Amino acid sequence: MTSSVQQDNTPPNAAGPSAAQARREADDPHSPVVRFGARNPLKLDAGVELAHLQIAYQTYGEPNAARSNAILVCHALTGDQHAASLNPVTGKPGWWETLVGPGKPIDTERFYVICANVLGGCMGTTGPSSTNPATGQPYGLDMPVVTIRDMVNAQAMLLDHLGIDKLLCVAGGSMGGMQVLQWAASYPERVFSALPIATGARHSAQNIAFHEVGRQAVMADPDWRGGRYLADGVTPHRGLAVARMAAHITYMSDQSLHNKFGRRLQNREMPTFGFDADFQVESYLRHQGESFVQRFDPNSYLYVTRAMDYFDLAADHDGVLANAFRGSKTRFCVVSFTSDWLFPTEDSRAIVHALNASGANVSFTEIDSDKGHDAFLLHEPELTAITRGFLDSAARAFGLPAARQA
Ligand SMILES: CC(=O)SCCNC(=O)CCNC(=O)[C@H](O)C(C)(C)COP(=O)(O)OP(=O)(O)OC[C@H]1O[C@@H](n2cnc3c(N)ncnc32)[C@H](O)[C@@H]1OP(=O)(O)O
Ligand SMILES: N[C@@H](CCO)C(=O)O
Repeated sequence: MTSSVQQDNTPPNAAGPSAAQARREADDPHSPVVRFGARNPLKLDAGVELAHLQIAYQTYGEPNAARSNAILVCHALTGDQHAASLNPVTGKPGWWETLVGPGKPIDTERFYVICANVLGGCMGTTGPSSTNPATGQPYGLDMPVVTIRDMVNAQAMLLDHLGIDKLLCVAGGSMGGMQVLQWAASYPERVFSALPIATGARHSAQNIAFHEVGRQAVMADPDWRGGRYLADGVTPHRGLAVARMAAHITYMSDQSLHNKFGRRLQNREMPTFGFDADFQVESYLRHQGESFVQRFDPNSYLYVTRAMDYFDLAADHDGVLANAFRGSKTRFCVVSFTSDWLFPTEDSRAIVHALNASGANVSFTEIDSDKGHDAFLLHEPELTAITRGFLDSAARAFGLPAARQA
C-alpha cells in the first residue's frame, strides 16, 4: 500500500481466542491503537456530559497544504476504523477496500481519508466496555445511551484535533449514511459534499423491531448478567450470536440467499431429522454468528443499535426533513440498491425529496443489485463508478487538482 497509514502495531490474527484478545487490546487506553483523547467533555443528547472521551481512528493518504482534501468515511453498525487497512482483530482486509485505497474511487493518493470507530463502539473509542474513570470498572450500562448526533459531534472534535475545518466529502453506508446526513444537518459549513448510501433519515418501525429482537437475545443470555459480564469474566456469546444471525438475514436479500445456498444440504445427502445445521444456509448463519462474537462486544451491540433506533432527522427539525438541510450548500449524492429491504429505495427517495424541497444540490441513483442491503460493502461496479465520478467532480469544484489520468 503506497498511502501512509497510521497503523497500530497489534499483530494481525485469525478469528479465535487471539481475536478476542486483540479486541480487548484495542479497548486498552495504553495499547498502540491510534487514539485521540478529548480535552473537553462531550455533551450528549441524553443530557449528560461524557468526560475523558477517547476516539480510535485511522488515516490513509496525506493532507495537502491547505488541508482541503479530507474525506471522512463513516462506518456501519459493527464496522470500525479499519476501512482500508488490515483489521487487527479479524486479520481480514479493511471493510471498504472495494472503494478506498490508492487509485480507487476514494483515492488515498489524492485524498486524506479519515475513519474513526464510533462512540459506543468496541474498537478503542469510548464505549460500554471502556473503563469508567469514576469507578475503574467497565462502564457497562452506566455508559449513557448515545445517538448518531453524539457520534458526529465526537467526530467533529477529532477533526478539530486533526486541523480539518471543512471536509471535501463525508461518505458512508447504512448507519454510516445516517452519520453522513447528520453531518450535513449539524455542520453544513464543514461539509462540501455528502455521499449517503443505503440509508434513511429515520429508522423504520420494522428496523427498530429487528434491533429489539437482537437486544433481547443478548439480554436473555444468562451470561449477560445485567451488562456486568466483563467484571464476572464471562461474555454472553450465545445471545450475541443469535442477534447477529437474525440481523444478518436483513443485510441480504431473498435472492442472494437463494443464489448462495438454495435448499442445499450441508455436507450430507439426507436431512438428519434433528436440529443440526442440515441446510447450508443454517450452517452459514451459525458461522456468521460465531465469527461475529469474536470481534464485537455485546453491550456495544445494545448501544449502537439504540443509536440507530433513535435516529429521526425530521423529528429534530419540527417534523420537516427539508428543514434539516435548509440553506445547505453541500452537494449530495444519494444511493440505494433495488434489493435492499432494510433501507428500501423509498427511504432514499424521502431524503432526495427533502433535499429538493430545501433547494439543495442533489443527485440520486438506485443501483440494480440482487445483493441486498450490504451491497455497499461488496464489489458493485456501478457504486464504484458513481463514487469516482461524484468525488472527482466535487474535488474539482472544491479547487483541488484534477485526477491524474491512468
Ligand atoms: C460498513 C462497515 O462498517 S463494515 C461492517 C462490518 N463488516 C461486516 O458486516 C462484514 C460482514 N458481513 C458479511 O460478511 C456479509 O455477509 C456480506 C454480505 C457483506 C459479505 O458477503 P460475501 O463477501 O458474499 O460473503 P458471504 O456472505 O458469502 O460470507 C462468507 C463467509 O461465510 C462462510 N460460509 C459460506 N458458506 C458457508 C456454509 N455453508 N457454512 C458455513 N460457513 C459458510 C465463508 O466461509 C465465509 O467465512 P469467513 O467470512 O469467515 O471467511
Ligand atoms: N453488515 C453491516 C450491517 C449494516 O450494513 C455491519 O455489521 O455493520
